[in-house]
Amino acid sequence: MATEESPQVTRRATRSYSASNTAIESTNLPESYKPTINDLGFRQQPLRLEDLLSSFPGRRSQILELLRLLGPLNSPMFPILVYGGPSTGKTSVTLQVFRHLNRPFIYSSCITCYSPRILFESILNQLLFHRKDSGHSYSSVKRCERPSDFVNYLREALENVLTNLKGNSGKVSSKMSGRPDGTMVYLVFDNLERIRDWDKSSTILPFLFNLNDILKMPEVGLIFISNTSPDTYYLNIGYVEPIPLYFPDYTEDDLRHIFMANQTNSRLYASFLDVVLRPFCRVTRQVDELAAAFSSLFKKYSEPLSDKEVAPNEEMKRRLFSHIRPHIASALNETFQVRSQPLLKAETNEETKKTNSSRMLGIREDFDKIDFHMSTSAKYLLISAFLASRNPATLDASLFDSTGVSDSRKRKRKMLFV
Ligand SMILES: Nc1ncnc2c1ncn2[C@@H]1O[C@H](COP(=O)(O)OP(=O)(O)OP(=O)(O)O)[C@@H](O)[C@H]1O
Repeated sequence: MATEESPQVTRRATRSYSASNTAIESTNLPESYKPTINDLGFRQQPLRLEDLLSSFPGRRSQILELLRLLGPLNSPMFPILVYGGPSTGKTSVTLQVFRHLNRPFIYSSCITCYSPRILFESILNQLLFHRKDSGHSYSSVKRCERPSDFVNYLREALENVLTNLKGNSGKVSSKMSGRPDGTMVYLVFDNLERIRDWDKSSTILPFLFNLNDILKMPEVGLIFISNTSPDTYYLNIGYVEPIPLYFPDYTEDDLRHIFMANQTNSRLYASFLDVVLRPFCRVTRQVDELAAAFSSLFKKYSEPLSDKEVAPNEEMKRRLFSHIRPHIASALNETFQVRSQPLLKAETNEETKKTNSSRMLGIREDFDKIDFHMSTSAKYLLISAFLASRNPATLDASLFDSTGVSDSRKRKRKMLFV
């Protein structure tokens, strides 16, 4: 991308929070930093609703629905399951919604928290304002492995936080003081699907889905984020299902808006997208993969231009297209990855029908059927090998032998390989 700043909320920005599981554990803070209740907020200027909506093209209805499900300030909520394919903006949207609302939340990713103990301790550290630092020999505030211990510690920690929040409410405007608003606290669990990889006892998922019932604390909101559909979780019913919120794959038009955001030379970038977006969309619709591919391709595309601010005319567009053409195929090949995780099953019937009919129209259908990765060149090689194996040796000889005929010796040898 031209500015390399679009999509606006970069993966680094969304994950700076998650990389260390929590702002409190962030390595950017000085050793002496003592976390407070303010660290349960987003720690950045709250976003206005218009800015939030314009930061995420193609996600308007999901943002509004998430806001509706979270409800007005201080209102209890049902647990929510935000789900959809990879890179559909689930994490960024959820975190930025909290930034907009300026409400207290903690965030734990089940990628970086890859065992029950690490997950539980990460949550407790955040709620108890504890930093893992050299002063504490990088230990957690509590050692906690069993769900039953976790529930006891969690309840205690939440009660402390809630008392703290209630003490704050009604004081000077929270916007001025940097304090989060309200007397609810939200727990966000990201990459829920990863729990199956590390929880061999299969107890943690049911436990988390039950947490709302176990805690019975209306001031606590639970948000689960997953890139697999609800169907993949609810086999052992025994808990109230969270309210699902689906993030569908982006359309080509959404992706155009996402990539056009913040471009310094929008006319030039639009002409670049005209050339690359369609073929790439057939291979992937993941924003991060496309961003990586487009970043270097756009540099190539604009290479021949001495003035990068120029608005290209038709002649220039043609010249730039022929310059970039050889690079597109190899970039496509590099980008090509088939989604290996199970296809999202919980699309509504209507959605399924819609997707199916749109897939009938595109090459994407072919990619969706393959469940392992194979580069395009390897596919051509396989097809060639298959065709070659169907040809009789005599036909090969008549096509490829310079004399146009094959002697019987050659034929005999070739027959051995057929
Ligand atoms: N609508 C959008 N507008 C701008 N940027 C977006 C949009 N959707 C996704 N992105 C960007 O794509 C990247 C991946 O987004 P994010 O991590 O939120 O997706 P995700 O659905 O949580 O992915 P995963 O399931 O892999 O965790 C981030 O850099 C994010 O800012």
